[in-house]
Parts: sequence; C-alpha cells; structure tokens
Amino acid sequence: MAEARHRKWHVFQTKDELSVAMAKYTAHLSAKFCKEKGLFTVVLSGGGLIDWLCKLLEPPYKDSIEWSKWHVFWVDERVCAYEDPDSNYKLAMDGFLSKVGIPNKNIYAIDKHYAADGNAEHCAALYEECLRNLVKQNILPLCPNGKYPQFDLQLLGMGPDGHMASLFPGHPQINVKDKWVTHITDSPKLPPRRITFTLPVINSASYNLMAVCDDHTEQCPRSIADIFKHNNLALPAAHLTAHVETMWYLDKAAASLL
Ligand SMILES: O=C1O[C@H](COP(=O)(O)O)[C@@H](O)[C@H](O)[C@H]1O
Repeated sequence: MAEARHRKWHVFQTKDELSVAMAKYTAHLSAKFCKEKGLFTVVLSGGGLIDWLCKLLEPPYKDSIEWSKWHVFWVDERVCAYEDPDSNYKLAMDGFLSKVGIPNKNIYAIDKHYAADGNAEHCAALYEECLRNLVKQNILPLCPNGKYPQFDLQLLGMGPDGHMASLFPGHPQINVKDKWVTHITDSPKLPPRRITFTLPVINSASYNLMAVCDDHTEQCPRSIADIFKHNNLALPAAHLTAHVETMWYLDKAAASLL
C-alpha cells in the first residue's frame, strides 16, 4: 500500500483482485460499526462499482455480514424513473441489494414521483430532508463540526474525466457548501438531471473508498496521474478526503501512468 498527503492507495493486477479487496474492506468496516453502534451506514455510487461489489454476494461474506443493520444511501442519483436503465437505484437493486437481506426501510432512494417527473431540484431538497430526519432519529450522526452528516463508509467511483458523484469538472456544484445535497440539470455525462452529495458531505464520511478500473480510455489513467502526481484540483476527485481514511483502489490499467 502506498500513501501520500491524505491518500492511501493499492494497485491491483486485475478487477477481480480489486473486487476481493473491496469486499474484505467493506465487510471489516461493517463488522466494526455494527459492533460499535449497532448499525452501518453505507453510501453507494453508480457506474462500474456495483459490479465490483459482487464478491460480497459470495461466501464468506453473504452469510456473515449483518445485512439487517445496513442503511444504504446514494452519493449521487440520476433523476429518472426507478425502472429506467440509467437509474443508480435500479443498478444497485438489480445487481446487489435485492440479493441480500437489507430491510427495504433502510434503503434510502430519491423520491419516486419527482424522480419520474425529472424534477432534480425537488429530489435534491427531499433527499436532504430525508438525511436531516435520520440525524434527528440518531441513525446518522453529524461530523465533529456539527454541519454535515457523517456516513461510515462511502463506496465511490471516478469517471474518466475525474468526476466523482455528480460533481463534474468545470461545473459549480463542487463549490456548494451551504447544502448537503445539490442538483445539476446539465451534466456532461448523460442523463443530464442528477442529484449529488456536496463535497463537504462526501469528505465528512469516516471512510471513503474510491475504486477506479480503466475503461480502456486514455483519459482515465491520465486523470489518475493528474490527481496523484500533480494534485490537479480542477478534477473533482482530487478533492476527496475523509475523517479517518481515504483509500483508492486502482486496477493496473488505471494506474498505468503512475
Ligand atoms: O455517472 C456516474 O459516473 C460515476 C463513474 O461511473 P463509471 O461508470 O465511470 O464507473 C459514478 O461514480 C456515479 O455514481 C455515476 O452517477
């Protein structure tokens, strides 16, 4: 494992090895937080990540993880119907969540009706309200500065252009600090309407695990090199930190320019 500034990282020879390590990391934190607090708050993203979580559906994890204590959120969501193939909720439900015993009430998706209507602003406001209610119910704590919710683990991905969640290079959402959840209606990656956690919320998590596997574009390894060698803050993913640990899992191809 390598470490620089606030970042730790591992490079894996294959996606399969990355996936095994991601399952181990997640299972370890699940056991730790379930023991300490009686619950585990996990934030998912969309994209390739859900595929790479598949090892959690295999022994020894599938039967040993205390799924009933998980509370699941999305760091960003595409504002479309739940059934739409673009939906991050659908991706996670079909590929992961429907296969484990997490109670439905512990799965916090964006509002179904505003999502189907494409109303990104309302979806963001209601998702923030949902998080604020969970703080009142003591399911989500606030981070030490008292301003933002603190999730136990966020499982993040990075787009080849260096975006994370739905914070895109050159778009103003990266600067929003007075909200927990904001929205975008002109995302450069389709679909255009999305909601996203703001950067201070993302960085308030106890543990952030960012997984990046090259998708055979030249842009992805270039963005990784830009972040790791030059700390190029024009790329939103370069801003990633966490309260306890910021871990990057890279496959060999994504790390090829390091
Ligand atoms: O649009 C999105 O893209 C990013 C990265 O996805 P990937 O397909 O390059 O793995 C993802 O993390 C985010 O949640 C999603 O909405």
